[in-house]
Amino acid sequence: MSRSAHPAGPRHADVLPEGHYTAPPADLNALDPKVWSRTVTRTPEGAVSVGGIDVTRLAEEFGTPAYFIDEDDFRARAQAWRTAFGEGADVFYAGKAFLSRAIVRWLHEEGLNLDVCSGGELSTALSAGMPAERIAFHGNNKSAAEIEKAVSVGVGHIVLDSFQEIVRVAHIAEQLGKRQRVLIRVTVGVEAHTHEFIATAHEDQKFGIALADGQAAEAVRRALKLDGLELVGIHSHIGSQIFDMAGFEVAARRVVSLLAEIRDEHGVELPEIDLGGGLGIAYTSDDDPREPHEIAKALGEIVTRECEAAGLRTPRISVEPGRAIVGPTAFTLYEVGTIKPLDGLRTYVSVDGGMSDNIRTALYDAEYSVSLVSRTSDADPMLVRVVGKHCESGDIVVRDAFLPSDLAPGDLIAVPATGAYCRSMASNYNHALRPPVVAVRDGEARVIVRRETEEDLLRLDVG
Ligand SMILES: Cc1ncc(COP(=O)(O)O)c(C=O)c1O
Ligand SMILES: N[C@@H](CCCC[NH3+])C(=O)O
Repeated sequence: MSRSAHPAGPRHADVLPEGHYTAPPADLNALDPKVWSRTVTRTPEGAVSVGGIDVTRLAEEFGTPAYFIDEDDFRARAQAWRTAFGEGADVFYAGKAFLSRAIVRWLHEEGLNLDVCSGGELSTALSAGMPAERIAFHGNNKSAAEIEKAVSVGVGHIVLDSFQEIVRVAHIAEQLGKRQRVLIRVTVGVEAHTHEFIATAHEDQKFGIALADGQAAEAVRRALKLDGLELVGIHSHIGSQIFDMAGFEVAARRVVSLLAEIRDEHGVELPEIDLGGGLGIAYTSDDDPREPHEIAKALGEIVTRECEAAGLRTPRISVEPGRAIVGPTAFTLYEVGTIKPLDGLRTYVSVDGGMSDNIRTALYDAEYSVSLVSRTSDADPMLVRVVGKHCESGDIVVRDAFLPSDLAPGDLIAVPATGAYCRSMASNYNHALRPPVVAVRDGEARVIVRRETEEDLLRLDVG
């Protein structure tokens, strides 16, 4: 997994340990716009600011650790996806990446739809005013109660994930006197180039119904016979944090050929295809993500071409980006607590959070970058591992990075690109209190998810 290892600054001059690092950046004070949200900048005094507010002020007011989300950046990214796909397509933000009522309102205002995958996400969406018909409900094992709620509130789509679910949703819809619009999720047999745990289109996994050996065609046959279902399309999601468009192109091609098979067998042209989410973002300066307009163009062209070749009307395309919208818009702010230099090896920098607010490094060996944000420094770079305060040696936030060698307890450091799958996967391990999410815009900061308190934890523990 290691990228290139280069000699670092004078403190680690000769041999560097195994790791993921590249050379230290030429200027440790610089903020790479690839990994920081749009309104992040350094103030003349040297601290970093977001939405016009200095992080030292944010830390005083909201404490650390905390996630700060750049509202303008979120809205701009959502809008870029919307505009790139245009009126003939739908963009469903994947709520699993991070969902709160403010996020739902922003999405609604920017004209996006929403993908939810649990009753909890559905309640959040509805309670913040997302119209039910703009919601798609996912999941490989939706409970009867979840299906009942989704059907009765009138969600736009339920994405069927298994043979059992075809029958379950049809039965519940019939009992409620409804006909539910559904898609069938298929696995197209693509190996997405991402971490094994976040690849979802190869066949040996829990999601979806395989295209191979005719299973998806059989699922379509069954769904078309049931009165409670209105089958409107096919869904495919190949994985997450993907940079290479080739996997999406193969998926699109295979989904369109299923549409052609369906037309030939049943005389029905399904009007929709959903190609899922999964577009990668820059976690470090080495990552080069695609822009929404490139993705829209590539997917639109391939679907149109394949449909023309098969003599099909081009279906309405949906996509479900989560990480690509919210990921780059937030950073986590930490205070440095202890510093442990290991001569010739690396320096461990312990912060006041850890794997409870960012499990991705431990879970996927994810890479992040980190910067000193409460001041600038001209000190030499030192190789660091940023770790949390949990009772676990795998409690690593940033595996390998460079920070200035005059770093001291009390300094604030920030990890960018933590908007996706950090707060949403946060835990209470060691009875940690999950950090707040603070939205910052035009010189104003406002808590959109408050910090947990010890009282919250005690309230759950009913003795
Ligand atoms: C069905 C589905 N849609 C959309 C997404 C969102 O993925 P990402 O956040 O990588 O765009 C996921 C998660 O991988 C998913 O499972
Ligand atoms: N949670 C994962 C991605 C899985 C997305 C949901 N299918 C991550 O942090 O990268």
